Formats: sequence, structure tokens, C-alpha cells
Amino acid sequence: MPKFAANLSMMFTEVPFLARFEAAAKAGFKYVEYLFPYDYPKDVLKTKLQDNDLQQVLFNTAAGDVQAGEWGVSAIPGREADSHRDIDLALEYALALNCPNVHIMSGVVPPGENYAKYKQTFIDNVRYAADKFQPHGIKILLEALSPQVKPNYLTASQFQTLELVDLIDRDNVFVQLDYFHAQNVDGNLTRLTDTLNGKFAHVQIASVPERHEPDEGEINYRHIFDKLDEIGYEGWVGCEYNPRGKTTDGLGWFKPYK
Ligand SMILES: O=C(O)C(=O)[C@H](O)CO
Ligand SMILES: [Mg+2]
Repeated sequence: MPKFAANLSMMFTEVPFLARFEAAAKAGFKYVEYLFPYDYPKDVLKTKLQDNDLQQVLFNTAAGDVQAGEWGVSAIPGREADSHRDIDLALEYALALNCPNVHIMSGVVPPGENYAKYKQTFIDNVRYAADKFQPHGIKILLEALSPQVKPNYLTASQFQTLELVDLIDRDNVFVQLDYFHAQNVDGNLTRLTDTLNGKFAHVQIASVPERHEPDEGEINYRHIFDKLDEIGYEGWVGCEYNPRGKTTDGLGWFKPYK
């Protein structure tokens, strides 16, 4: 049975971020993920996890200058020092929060730029991270983002990310399989799951097309959850969706998994 993690960046937004840990625990979650921890001291977040008996299972490297259109810097040629700084900071937080997975954001490739150079820059920076994280047993996750969410992101297809994982060639680097993006770009989710089996180490879910609770839209998540059980997937499933209304009003789908 899948282990579900509440995504505190998108769920429980009825309350301030630091109150979402308690809200998620009260709703029955034992695991949490969120985009970025860096606005808060490590000990504040650690206390929130401990007080609510929660395990952190994922967060991202920093986004860069979002106002300027950045969404990760690790693929941007010339920004290697920023990438390594972000990776080092992410390692500090992962160790402090006992978090087993870190998603390294690649970045946007502006039209007309040299895609191959961005790709090689990302490969080199992820290898830097993989070698630093390896001794601590922390996994690195790479994610494809659909163009309607993040135009010109380094990878849009799960197959592009799978190629990166193979080229990077490190034992602790895996695909972050977000079924919302996978359905929007690749489809064929059952066979895709078979293709990625052994190469993905985190899953995220949301309905398509609305990115709401996994109990509506064109993906049959009951089937997906059974598929994950069938292949023996032992990672977490991040609930990275925008609730239709009040978060707790939309948790009927979660009841059988508490
Ligand atoms: O956007 C997503 O699906 C993610 O999981 C990243 O964390 C942020 O782009
Ligand atoms: Mg995602």
C-alpha cells in the first residue's frame, strides 16, 4: 500500500506554513514534502516534524531568481558556483531533517540557447551532488515538468529525465515520477511505470487536467496505486495537488490509506 506524503507547499494553505505540519498530522499523514525549506532555520523545521511525529521525505534545491524566470540553476552554464552552493545547503538541510530525498531543480533553457550545453552543465552538477550525498545515503531525484506548467524546462518528458539518469551514471540518482506531468506529456502510464521500474525513487500525484485531488480527472489512481504495489515500489507518493476547496474536505480519497 502506498505511503502518502502531504505536500505542504500546496495542501493545507488555509493556515500559515509552520501550522501545516500539525494540520497534516491531524489529517492522518505520517510523511510530508514541500518545495523549499530555506526560509526557516533547520531546528524550527526539525521541531515541527518531531512535535507532530512526521517524517520529511522530499524537498528541492533552491529555485534561483524566480522573478527573473529561473526555476533552478543547476543546468545554467556559468552558474556552477551557485548550483554547488545550493546543493551544499540542501545537504545541510537534508541531514538536519533526516530527509532521504532531494530533488535537484535543473532550470529553464531560454529559446535559442545551446540545449546541449545546459544538459551537460546539469549532468556535471548532479554528479557533484551525487558524490557529496552518496556517503550519507541520500537519494537525488530529477523531475520532468510539463510545458504548460514550466515552459522550456530542461526536461518535459519522463524519457528525457531517464536518459539523464543513465548518462549521470550514479547509483543514488533517480527519476522523480510525477504522474501529473507524465500524463500531460507522455501518457501510457502503466507501461511507463514498467519502463521506469527501478529507475524512479519518488512519485507525485495530482488529477489531470485540473491538478486537484487524485479522485477526479483522466488518471485512474486506484489502478496506479495497485501498479506501484505490483512492482513492489517502496518509496513515497507525494500529494502535490491544489485542493479543490478546503484541504480536509477533499481527503475522502485518502481514508482507505491512513
Ligand atoms: O512542479 C512540480 O511538479 C515539482 O514537483 C517541483 O518540485 C517544482 O517544480
Ligand atoms: Mg512534481
